[in-house]
This record gives sequence, structure tokens and C-alpha cells, in this order.
Amino acid sequence: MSSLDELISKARLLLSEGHSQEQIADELSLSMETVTWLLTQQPGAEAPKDVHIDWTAVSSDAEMIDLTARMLIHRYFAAVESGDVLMGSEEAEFDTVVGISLSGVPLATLIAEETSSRLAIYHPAKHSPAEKKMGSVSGSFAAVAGRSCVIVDDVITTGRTLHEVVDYLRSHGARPVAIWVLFDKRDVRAVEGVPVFPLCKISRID
Ligand SMILES: O=P(O)(O)OC[C@H]1O[C@H](OP(=O)(O)OP(=O)(O)O)[C@H](O)[C@@H]1O
Repeated sequence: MSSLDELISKARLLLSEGHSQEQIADELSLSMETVTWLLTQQPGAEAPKDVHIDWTAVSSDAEMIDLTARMLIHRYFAAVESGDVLMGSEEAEFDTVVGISLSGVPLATLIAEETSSRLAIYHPAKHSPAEKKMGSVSGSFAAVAGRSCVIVDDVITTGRTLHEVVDYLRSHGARPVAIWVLFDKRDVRAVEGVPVFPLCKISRID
């Protein structure tokens, strides 16, 4: 089965399980336009320009997630030390790692351990079961008020989640220092002034 066929099957399965197209887009880290295309497959309709990232070969192996966490740490400090980003060493300091649920959490946990930082977990509004959807920091982990935070996630698709987290942190008395992601599909340099440090930037050249 080709990876496109696999994606179509996954999208159909999620739809049959009652997920909305927006939820399917989130789950598969694809645009809504791509999900509509996958589900409808209109004859002759051109596929939208999008890419699907499957990093389960890494994310299903704790040792490889740990190696990836180390790469994110190395990437950040190398960029700061080389002056590639305009951040003073004090400005770049952080004491709390905020993992975005769910996929950012294993990485954030390992990064917090390796950098001797506190671990906070952010639940995005879109995952909230409440009618009035709101994001929140889990009360079972570190609080963020007064803290300098690095935000960790796996992928940027639209960037909406990161805007939400940055707004949340600022409105709750925290200082978002930097955003670390594995894959950036949008070439986002900064989110509301917070610099983004992707391991991989994904762009189309056609
Ligand atoms: O840039 P955006 O368009 O906001 O999308 C990126 C977000 O979407 C994915 O999470 P998802 O909601 O699929 O949850 P998961 O982490 O549980 O897979 C991903 O892990 C990011 O958090």
C-alpha cells in the first residue's frame, strides 16, 4: 500500500469513528484542504500542496526520542552561542520546559531532565472536552507563573497551537523564551516575537 493510500485509509477510518475533518487534519498534521481532498478524491481534482510527516519510527522508540531531545538541546545552544539568533545568553536562559500535549510531552520530559529544568504540560484548547474550549497548563506538573519557558512540540502545521501557547504563557505571568520543534512546515521564524528553533524545515519548491 502506498503512503498516499495509507493516508486515505487513516482519514476514512477517523471519519468513520466520528471525527470531524478538523480533528482529522490535526491528527494527521495536514491542512483541512488536504483532508477534504483525501476524503473526497474527486476525479481529476489536483492534490493540494501539503506534506505528511510520519516520525513514528523515532517516536515509538524511547532511546531515539532521547537522542532527538539531545539534538534539540544541542541545536538551541549552538544557535545561541554562534550568534545565529539575536539572543543574549541571559535572555536565552530558561528554567521550565513546556511540552504541548500530546506529542510534545515525551520530548519535553527528556529535555527537562537533561537541562535540569521543571516540566510543565500544556493542553491545547482544541483538545478540551468543555463546550467553551480553553487551553490550560496541567495542575499535575509545574506551574508557569514567573518562569522562563521553552516550548516543545513535534510539528508546526499552521502555527495556531504555538500562538495559543505563547499567549497563554504571557497572560499567566510566564516569559516564553524559545520554541523548539522537530518539524516546521511553515518556515516560521518567530511566534509573536518568540524565536523558533526547528530541527527540520519542510518546504516545497514547486
Ligand atoms: O501548527 P498547528 O496547526 O497548530 O498544528 C500543530 C499541532 O498539531 C499536532 O497536535 P495534535 O492536535 O494532532 O495532537 P497530538 O499532539 O495529540 O498528536 C502537533 O502535535 C502540534 O501540537
